[in-house]
Amino acid sequence: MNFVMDAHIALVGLPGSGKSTIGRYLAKRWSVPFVDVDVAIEEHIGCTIREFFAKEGEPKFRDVEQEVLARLLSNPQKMVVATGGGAVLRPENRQQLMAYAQVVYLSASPHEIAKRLQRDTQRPLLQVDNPFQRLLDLHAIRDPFYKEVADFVVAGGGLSAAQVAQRVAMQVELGQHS
Ligand SMILES: Nc1ncnc2c1ncn2[C@@H]1O[C@H](COP(=O)(O)OP(=O)(O)OP(=O)(O)O)[C@@H](O)[C@H]1O
Ligand SMILES: O=C(O)C1=C[C@@H](O)[C@@H](O)[C@H](O)C1
Ligand SMILES: [Mg+2]
Repeated sequence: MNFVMDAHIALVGLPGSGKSTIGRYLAKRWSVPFVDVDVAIEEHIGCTIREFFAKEGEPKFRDVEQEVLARLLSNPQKMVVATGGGAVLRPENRQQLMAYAQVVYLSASPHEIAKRLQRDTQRPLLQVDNPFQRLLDLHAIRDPFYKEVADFVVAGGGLSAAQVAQRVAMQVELGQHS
C-alpha cells in the first residue's frame, strides 16, 4: 500500500472497542510498528494492569499511563498506537494525542461491547456485577472526550473486526489525499 504516515495513528475508544485488534491490522497494512500502550505500561510497571490497579489504585495508574503515552508519542518513528480506554480522561493526554497523532475513535455501543467481553476477566473496570451498566457509565463520561480528540469517528456496529479495520484504513488513506 503506497501510503506514507506523516503522524502516528492513534486509536481511542471504550475497552473492547477493538483498538488492539484493529491497530495490529493497520500496522501490518502500512508496514509500521504497532504499539499497545497497555502493553508498554505493563512492561514499565513489571506486572499486569489489573494487579497494579489492585495494589496502587487508579490515580497512580493514570500517572504511569500519562508518562508512557507521552514517551511513545514523542518517538519520531511513526507508529500505530492503541491507547488505553481511559487515556482521554486527562487533558494532558488529549493535548498530546491531538498534537502528535491522527486520532481515530472506534465507536461501538456499550451493548455490543458487553456481548464481546462477556467472558473477559482482565479489564479491571469491568470486573463488576453489571459490566453493561459500567460500560454505559464509561460511555457517557468518555464519548465527548473521544470525539474531542478524534480526526475520524468509525462506527463498528454489526461489522467484523476485519471490516472495521478496512473502514479505518480507507478513511485515513483517503484523508491523506483530500
Ligand atoms: N468489530 C468487532 N467485531 C467483533 N469482535 C470484535 C471487534 N473488534 C474487536 N473485537 C473483539 O473484541 C474483543 C476486544 O477487542 P480489543 O482487545 O481489540 O479491544 P480494545 O479496544 O483493545 O480493549 P482495551 O481498551 O480493554 O484494551 C477481542 O476479543 C476482539 O477480538
Ligand atoms: O478504560 C480504562 O480506563 C482502561 C482501559 C484499559 O485499556 C487499560 O488502560 C486499563 O484497564 C484502564
Ligand atoms: Mg487493548
